[in-house]
Amino acid sequence: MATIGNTNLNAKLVLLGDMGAGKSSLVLRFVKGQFLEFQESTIGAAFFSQTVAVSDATVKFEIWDTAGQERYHSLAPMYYRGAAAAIIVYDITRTESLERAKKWVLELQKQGNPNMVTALAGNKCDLEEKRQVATEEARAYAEENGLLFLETSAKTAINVNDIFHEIAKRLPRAQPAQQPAGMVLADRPAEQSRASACCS
Ligand SMILES: Nc1nc2c(ncn2[C@@H]2O[C@H](COP(=O)(O)OP(=O)(O)OP(=O)(O)O)[C@@H](O)[C@H]2O)c(=O)[nH]1
Repeated sequence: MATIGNTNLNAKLVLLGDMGAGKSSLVLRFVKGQFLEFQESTIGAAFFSQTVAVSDATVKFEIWDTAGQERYHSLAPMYYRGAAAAIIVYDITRTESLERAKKWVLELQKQGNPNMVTALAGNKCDLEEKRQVATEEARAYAEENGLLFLETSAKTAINVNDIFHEIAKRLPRAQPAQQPAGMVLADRPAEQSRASACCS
């Protein structure tokens, strides 16, 4: 969930989508400004963090990049549970990947946090000559389902920072009175003592 301390928010964000759609590549572009032509398939999930500034807040995204292979499907709830935001990624050159994305949308609608800010990313938009999914078709689907929608390219960086920025702008701003910063500080000594106890 998004939490607030002054104007600093921490927001857990999960990436979901078919294998090969470009989830890891989008994160690598956003976090490190890099792109790999032969990005390895994710095993289990990978964690990253990146901070963005929007007009009224600084948002630290805690990003879970999940594995798209079907055999890892059962792990996904661990990553989307409690998430403030999700990016569901499909590959504009593969119609099946949009079908898979729609299944993720349904799963989040049934089992995810109801206040989650969800975005649909039509990735690989640099491959216009291989396009199978029309922009307007995906946009209409996104509008019907209340999703933020952008076509992205991890390769050329088109719309990659933008999708994270748009999400950051839409995250609910928690009331400081409901989430006093003192609560967070009070948790820390207990965590430290647990950590030292386990190592002694
Ligand atoms: N042309 C192009 N290729 C891309 C883009 N994004 C990713 N790729 C390529 O697509 C392949 C798959 O990308 P990944 O980022 O591993 O995809 P993934 O969704 O994380 O895949 P899993 O980990 O198997 O779920 C890689 O070879 C990438 O280089 C893009 O925007 N444009």
